[in-house]
Amino acid sequence: MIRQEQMQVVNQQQIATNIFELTLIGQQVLDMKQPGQFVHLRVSDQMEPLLRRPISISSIDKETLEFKMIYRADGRGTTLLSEKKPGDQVDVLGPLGNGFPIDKIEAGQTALLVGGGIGVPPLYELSKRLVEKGVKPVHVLGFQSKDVVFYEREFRQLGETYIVTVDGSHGHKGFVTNVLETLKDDFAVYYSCGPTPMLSALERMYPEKEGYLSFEERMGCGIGACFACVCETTKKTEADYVKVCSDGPVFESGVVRV
Ligand SMILES: Cc1cc2nc3c(=O)[nH]c(=O)nc-3n(C[C@H](O)[C@H](O)[C@H](O)COP(=O)(O)OP(=O)(O)OC[C@H]3O[C@@H](n4cnc5c(N)ncnc54)[C@H](O)[C@@H]3O)c2cc1C
Ligand code: FES
Repeated sequence: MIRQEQMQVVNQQQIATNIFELTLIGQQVLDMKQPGQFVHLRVSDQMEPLLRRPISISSIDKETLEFKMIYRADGRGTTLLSEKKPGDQVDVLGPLGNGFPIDKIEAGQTALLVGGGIGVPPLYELSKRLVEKGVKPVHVLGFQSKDVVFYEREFRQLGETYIVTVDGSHGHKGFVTNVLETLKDDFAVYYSCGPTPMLSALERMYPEKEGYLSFEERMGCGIGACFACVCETTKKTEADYVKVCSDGPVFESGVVRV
């Protein structure tokens, strides 16, 4: 069920340069099902900014009714969000979208998880769920530079983890694809979230593999009503277009034209 709820800030902390981890509490957590789903946030009671901001759910705790998001404070909306303090309220519409399917992989198999920048957060809840299921995750996480790397320790606790930075200031130097070329491709399924050129490179690299990709598009309503987030499809599906907010944001590889 999708709810609009005033959720309370439990914690807000900066975890890297301009990167924040925000913990909220509320009933909506009970409806969060798949890793890779997102919430649509109103960051201010004022008229401006009017549009909600879509942010992925990065971890869920149904016992405490808390969930976390990790976001980059970049523009006006996310900067206002970063100013919220414990006890403040945030207007949250969610949970939205279809996330990563974990029923496509079995215990004992290996999953490859590839994240880029602010595409890394939803992979954390995904990896936790895969580990619970007995799947072995291999994480390849790309960032611009050392100062914006986050959750390295958390991912290492769950499985094999490779950190890549474009400028080489931490981990391997280059792009995630440079590390992927050196790894065995004995994984059963790959899952990814990050910039579209990275998703497109993965599709070219693993044409025979089953893969699930999470896309980012500018959004209006977030619930499939306004057509702001429409993407063209390929011949792999009968639909001429898909809506990232309600059909996605996660699609099987080869469905969205990249
Ligand atoms: C499904 C989904 C999940 C996302 N998850 C995360 C996440 O976990 N962490 C994170 O840091 N970011 C995430 N993003 C990107 C995030 O929504 C944008 O960074 C954010 O909306 C920018 O808002 P702003 O106020 O900083 O920028 P502004 O420049 O003030 O934004 C202006 C408008 O453009 C939209 N916009 C700007 N950049 C983007 C973008 N990259 N994607 C979509 N809309 C954009 C804004 O929503 C707003 O409507 C996600 C986007 C989508 C679609
Ligand atoms: S944001 Fe309105 S249809 Fe997707």
